[in-house]
Amino acid sequence: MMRILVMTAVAAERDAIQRGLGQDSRFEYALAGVGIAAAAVNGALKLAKADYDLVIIAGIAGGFAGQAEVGSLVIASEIIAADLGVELLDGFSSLDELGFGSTRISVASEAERVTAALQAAGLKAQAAPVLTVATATGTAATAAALAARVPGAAAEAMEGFGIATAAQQRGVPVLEIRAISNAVGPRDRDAWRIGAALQALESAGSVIAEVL
Ligand SMILES: O=C(O)c1cccc(C(=O)CC[C@H]2O[C@@H](n3cnc4c(=O)[nH]cnc43)[C@H](O)[C@@H]2O)c1
Repeated sequence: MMRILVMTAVAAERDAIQRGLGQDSRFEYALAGVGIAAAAVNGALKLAKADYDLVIIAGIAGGFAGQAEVGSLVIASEIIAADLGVELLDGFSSLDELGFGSTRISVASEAERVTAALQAAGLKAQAAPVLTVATATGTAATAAALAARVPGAAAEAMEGFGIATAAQQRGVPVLEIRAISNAVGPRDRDAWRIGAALQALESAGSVIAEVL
């Protein structure tokens, strides 16, 4: 039997995906906390305690304009630490470009099958790069800079790369599934549709339980 670790930043996200996945003993749950540092540490601690076959990072996220609308789902085709590098007077240089490592982590082969199953179930879902940022975007300028830095990026959140780094170091494949609660850009907390995003996450869970 597969042993699958599902990590979310907060309890509301865990509860939503757990409702969808249902009573299925293949899935175990852990909270990552908010942000890349907490997520990396909590991911590493959890992964050191047991052997998992797969890690699913799940939660809500910001969606890039024209790429992912509120209430839709983004399945990471790649998990990218989009602000890990140095700011330059005329741009940004990533850790990769500096020769200090990689800011990109590949996802499990199941990503394509999961995306297809979500679409077949009638959910609005797509596979695209998901960015991990240390600071949630709050201006149109930053949103545009990130979109230009990673063409095709559909979502940004704050934990994926941390958990994925811990998983990668233990050789465990990862999936990241994000439900869009808000647009990436000028901060407007009143416009966040957390309920719709959590509902999408729950719906995704019931499909994922069938397809994995
Ligand atoms: O207030 C609530 O009820 C509630 C329920 C579930 C989750 C939250 C969060 O605030 C989770 C924070 C979490 O969300 C990700 N996120 C969402 N939108 C963005 C964004 O535009 N940019 C970056 N991250 C975003 C992120 O992963 C945070 O950890 C509240």
